[in-house]
Amino acid sequence: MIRLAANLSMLFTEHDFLERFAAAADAGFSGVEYLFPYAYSPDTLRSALEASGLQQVLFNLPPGDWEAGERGVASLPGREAEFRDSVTEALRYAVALDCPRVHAMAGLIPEGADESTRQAHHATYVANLRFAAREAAKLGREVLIEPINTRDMPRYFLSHQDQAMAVLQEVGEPNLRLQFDLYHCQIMEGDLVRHLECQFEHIGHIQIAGVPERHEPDVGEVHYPAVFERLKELGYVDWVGCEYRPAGNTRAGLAWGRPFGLRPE
Ligand SMILES: O=C(O)C(=O)CO
Repeated sequence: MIRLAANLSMLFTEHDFLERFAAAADAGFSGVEYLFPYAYSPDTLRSALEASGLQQVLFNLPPGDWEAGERGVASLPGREAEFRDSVTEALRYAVALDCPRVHAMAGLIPEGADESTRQAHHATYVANLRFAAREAAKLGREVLIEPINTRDMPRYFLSHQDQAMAVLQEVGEPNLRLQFDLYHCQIMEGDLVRHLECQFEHIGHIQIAGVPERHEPDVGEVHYPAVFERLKELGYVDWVGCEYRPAGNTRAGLAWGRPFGLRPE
């Protein structure tokens, strides 16, 4: 069955981070994801997971200098050593938190990049992802890549589904899989159900949000009941990450998730 994970980087932000685990469990979520665990020790996070009875389902590799605007280093020529270190650190946390998969953010392409620059980013990306997947495979983990819309993240290197599928094929490692964020796909391409059908065997994780405001899934232009129905027909039995900014009261905004076990007040 489809299980919902609360994205603690966006949900329950009225609480300090470590209190969000209990809030998510109280609301009926059975897993959590968030951007980065690195501000806390693995032991601290494992205690929060155990106390709340939640599973850790995803987090990101260290992204470079996030505050300075960097959004990952996986495709950045010259940052290969940093990327390899980020893989080691992320896998250390993944093992400690029993987290099955980690997301390698691609990074930004320079303003006005020419074709040779794009090719250099692509070659770096493929080589880095192959390394990451092989290291992760030694520990029974998956590495994910996610096309991200360029309205929210201008110049993000991976922005379309066909680009992601070409990278997955070129890297050729079975544990390198797709993080399919329906919010991003709707903004960039639409045609959600057909993309789900065509790419289904490569999907390692799904994320949802309303479009265009990135609020609750039932706020906006995407009719998620139809998407979930198709996912069930396709046999999707993994996690769906709820990566959205609540429009109002977090708990009241959970009514959409009642069919999946969420407990709105
Ligand atoms: O920005 C997003 O949608 C992400 O999932 C980053 O990991």
